[in-house]
Amino acid sequence: MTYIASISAFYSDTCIIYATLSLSYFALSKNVPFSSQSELWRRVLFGVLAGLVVLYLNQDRLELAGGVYYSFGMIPMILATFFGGGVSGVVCYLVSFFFTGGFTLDNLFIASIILPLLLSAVWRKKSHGVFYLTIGIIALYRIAVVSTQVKLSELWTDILLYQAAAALCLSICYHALNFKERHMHAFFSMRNKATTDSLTNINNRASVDYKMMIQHAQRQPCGLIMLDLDNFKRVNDTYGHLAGDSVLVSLGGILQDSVRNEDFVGRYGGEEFIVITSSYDPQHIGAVAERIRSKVESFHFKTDDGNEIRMTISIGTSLFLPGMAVDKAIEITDEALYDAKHGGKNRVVSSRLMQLAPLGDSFRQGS
Ligand SMILES: Nc1nc2c(ncn2[C@@H]2O[C@H](COP(=O)(O)OP(=O)(O)OP(=O)(O)O)[C@@H](O)[C@H]2O)c(=O)[nH]1
Repeated sequence: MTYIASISAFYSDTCIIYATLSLSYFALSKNVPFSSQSELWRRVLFGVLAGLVVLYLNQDRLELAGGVYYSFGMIPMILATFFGGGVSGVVCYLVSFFFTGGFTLDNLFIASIILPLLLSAVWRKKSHGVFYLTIGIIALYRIAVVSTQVKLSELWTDILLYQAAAALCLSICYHALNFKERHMHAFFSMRNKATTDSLTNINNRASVDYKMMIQHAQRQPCGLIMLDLDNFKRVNDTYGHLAGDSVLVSLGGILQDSVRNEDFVGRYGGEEFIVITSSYDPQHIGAVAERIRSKVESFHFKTDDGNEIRMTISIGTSLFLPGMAVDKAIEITDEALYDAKHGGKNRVVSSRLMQLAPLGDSFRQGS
C-alpha cells in the first residue's frame, strides 16, 4: 500500500519539486533575488509553477480513508509560501484546488494547514527554527486528523514512513533552496558593488566601459554626453570634501531623472559623468544635454550642514557609430567637453561627429 516504500518514487518526487522550484526561483531573480517582495506577477507565476508540481505529485497520492489522501502535494505549497510569500502560497493552493475537484474533503483539510501559515505570515520570520516547528506541527496535525478516519494500529508503519519521507523531502528542498537564496543574494550584492559607484549609487567606470564594449560588439550606435561640474574644486575648498560629495550625489540623481529608462548614466571619474543615450539623433541628444544643463543651473544643492550651493555644468555631446573604436568615441566627446569648458563653461558643445548621425542607420543596415 505504501507508494512511498518505493525509494525511486521518493527520489523522483524530491527531484521534481527541487528542480521546478529552484529553476523558477532562478529564472524569476532578475537584477534582485526573487522574494516575497518581488513584483506581483513574479510571485503569482512562482505559485502557479509550484501548483503544477502539486498536480504532478498527486499522481502518486495514497488514499488513507474516504477522501483523505497522503501525497507530497503539501511540500511545494509550503515551500512556495516560505520563499515567495503569501501570494505564491495562495496561488499554489488555488491551482491545486481548481484542478482537484474544488471543495473536496482533502482540499479543505489542506486549506486548514495552509491557512495558519498564511495568517502567521511565516515567510517574514523565515528561519530554520520556524521551518522545523512548522513541519512538526503539520505532521502532528495530519496524524491527529488521519487517526479519526483510519485505524492507526493497522496503518501506523505507513503513516510514520510517509511522514518521515515527507519531512525529509521538505527539509532537503528547503535547505537546497535556502542555499541557493543565500548565494543569489551574495551574487547580486557583489555584482552591485562591482558595477555601482559607492558614492553616487549610479553606474561606475567599469560599468561604463562594459556598456561601451557591448555597444561596440553589437554595432549599436548611441549618443554620448560627457558632463563635468564647473569650478568643483572651489566647493571642496570652501565647504569641505563632504559638501562636495553631497553635490556629486545630487548630480547623480538629477542625471537619472533627466533621461529615459533605456538610457545609461555613469560616473566616469571624479566630478566627470557620462550619459549614453540609446537614441543617436543629434537633436534628441542636444535636448537631453540642454535639459541637464538647465536643471543643474537652477538646482539648489544642499549640504549636510545646511549650506546651499549653486553650480553649473559643462557638457560635450557626440556619437558612437558602429565600427568606431570606443576610445576614439570617448576622446571626441571629451574634446567637445573641453571646448565647452574653454568656451566659458555652463554650456553644451557638440562634436563634429554629430553631422554623421545619418550614418548610424546605414552602418547598422550594413552590419
Ligand atoms: N568631494 C569630492 N571631490 C572630488 C571627488 N573626486 C574628485 N574630486 C575633486 O574634484 C576637483 C576637480 O577639480 P578640477 O579638475 O580642478 O576641476 P574644477 O575645479 O571643476 O574646474 P573646471 O573643471 O575647470 O571647471 C578636485 O578638487 C578633486 O579633489 C569626490 O569623489 N568627492
